[in-house]
Amino acid sequence: MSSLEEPLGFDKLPSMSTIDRIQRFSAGACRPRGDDMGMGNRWIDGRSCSTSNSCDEDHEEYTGETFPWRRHVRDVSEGEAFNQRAKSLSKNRVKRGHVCKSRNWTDQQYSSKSNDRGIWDITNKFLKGIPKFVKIVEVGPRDGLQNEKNIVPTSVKVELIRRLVSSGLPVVEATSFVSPKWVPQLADAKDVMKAVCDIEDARLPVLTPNLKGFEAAVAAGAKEVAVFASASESFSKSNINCSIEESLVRYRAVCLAAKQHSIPVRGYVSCVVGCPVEGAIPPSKVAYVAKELYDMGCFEISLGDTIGVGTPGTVVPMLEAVMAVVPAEKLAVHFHDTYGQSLSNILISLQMGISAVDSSVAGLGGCPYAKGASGNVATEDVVYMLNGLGVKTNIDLAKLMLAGDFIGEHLGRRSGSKTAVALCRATTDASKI
Ligand SMILES: CC(C)(COP(=O)([O-])OP(=O)([O-])OC[C@H]1O[C@@H](n2cnc3c(N)ncnc32)[C@H](O)[C@@H]1OP(=O)([O-])[O-])[C@@H](O)C(=O)NCCC(=O)NCCSC(=O)C[C@@](C)(O)CC(=O)[O-]
Repeated sequence: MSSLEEPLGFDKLPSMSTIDRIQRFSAGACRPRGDDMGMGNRWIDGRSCSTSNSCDEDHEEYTGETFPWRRHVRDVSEGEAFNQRAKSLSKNRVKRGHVCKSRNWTDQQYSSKSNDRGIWDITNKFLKGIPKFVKIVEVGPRDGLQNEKNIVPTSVKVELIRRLVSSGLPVVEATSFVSPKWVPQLADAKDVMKAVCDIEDARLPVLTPNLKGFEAAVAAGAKEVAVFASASESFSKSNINCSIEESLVRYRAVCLAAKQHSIPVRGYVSCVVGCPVEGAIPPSKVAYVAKELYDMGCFEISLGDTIGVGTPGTVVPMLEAVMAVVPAEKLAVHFHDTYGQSLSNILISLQMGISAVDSSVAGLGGCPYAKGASGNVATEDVVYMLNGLGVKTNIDLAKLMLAGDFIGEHLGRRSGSKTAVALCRATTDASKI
């Protein structure tokens, strides 16, 4: 790929298979169990799923997450997350005699929960592989704010994290313990972490590129970290100033130290579809790096389309290659929305058995070392889609939107979430009626 304008297609990647092969990756074939949804606890209980996608079918609903170093069960009530704004809008309309029957939000919620048997059968045919619960990993305070021109004050970052946690997000990536010369936007990592490390209701991982970062993160109170490798040699050099192999050596050292502290480590692979310098990245390279991270002890591997060039046509073969070496329930997807492909990429990933999705409130984000890449898919848009699919997230969309409003006001920018903009407009329109 010579430029971002040229989408990557099937013909550009080696040894691809067809989309109809996704059938064999149905979520039902290897769905994480309720007590192991968030992380594998691989060091603690030695549980490991085979790579053959042969786990037992499990229809239990997700109710909580266990942690390796302390048991922590989130008890979130059913509380339909569609949103309170929609409810109040609906109430307003009823009061004023303007009920629109075909768009009764509170009753139908644009979801797949229709009573019509025929429609349900058809829906089931296309959506049956999709997991019942999806864990959303919010990366806005880190991936989002690392790319802002103006440095956001520490107090605003802390308030944003608190608001995101209160919306029900189970994981909020808080900051990065990287070199302040490389990423000045997150130079206050220590202060941010110290201010939020008392938060109990969510996990707050931080990025650590080496042992120095890991030690600083632990000293500041971090209880979970993430390392970030790349499937592109060029991107590895521009992002972390070392080759892929050198980065893996560093990350092994981080994993070893983390194991001694019983600190879970998440692993990222960047440029899983394309690289701004090298163009198309072969799925085998992504699979290699993902497996290395998994083997060194990362409980989950997040696959990042750093520059947002992926489409289902390239995401499917990439996932297929990775899933041949790392179990689906240990994988997450991380899409940037440069070409507006994120939701379709997420949907196809869910159909292939992935149940963890990274996203960023208000679509904040980008990577300072990937010019031209836009923000992550907006968390609000992911939650809206999942609500529509009847997939649980335990996230309150209204509260999430308020967190998005909060950071948007601070940045002086309209939200990058289509859902937030549309629901906000609908509420404004209703108030004029
Ligand atoms: C990896 C390094 C540190 C190597 O940076 P380097 O310059 O090669 O490091 P070095 O070992 O030569 O040390 C140079 C200086 O940095 C210091 N240093 C060394 N390590 C640290 C540290 N941890 N924290 C604070 N300071 C550190 C070190 O102490 C020394 O200080 P000096 O003696 O000159 O005063 C640098 O390249 C770096 O910080 N890179 C970070 C890049 C980054 O954060 N990129 C964005 C995140 S990745 C991403 O967004 C992709 C992802 C994850 O979202 C997935 C996706 O979207 O696909």
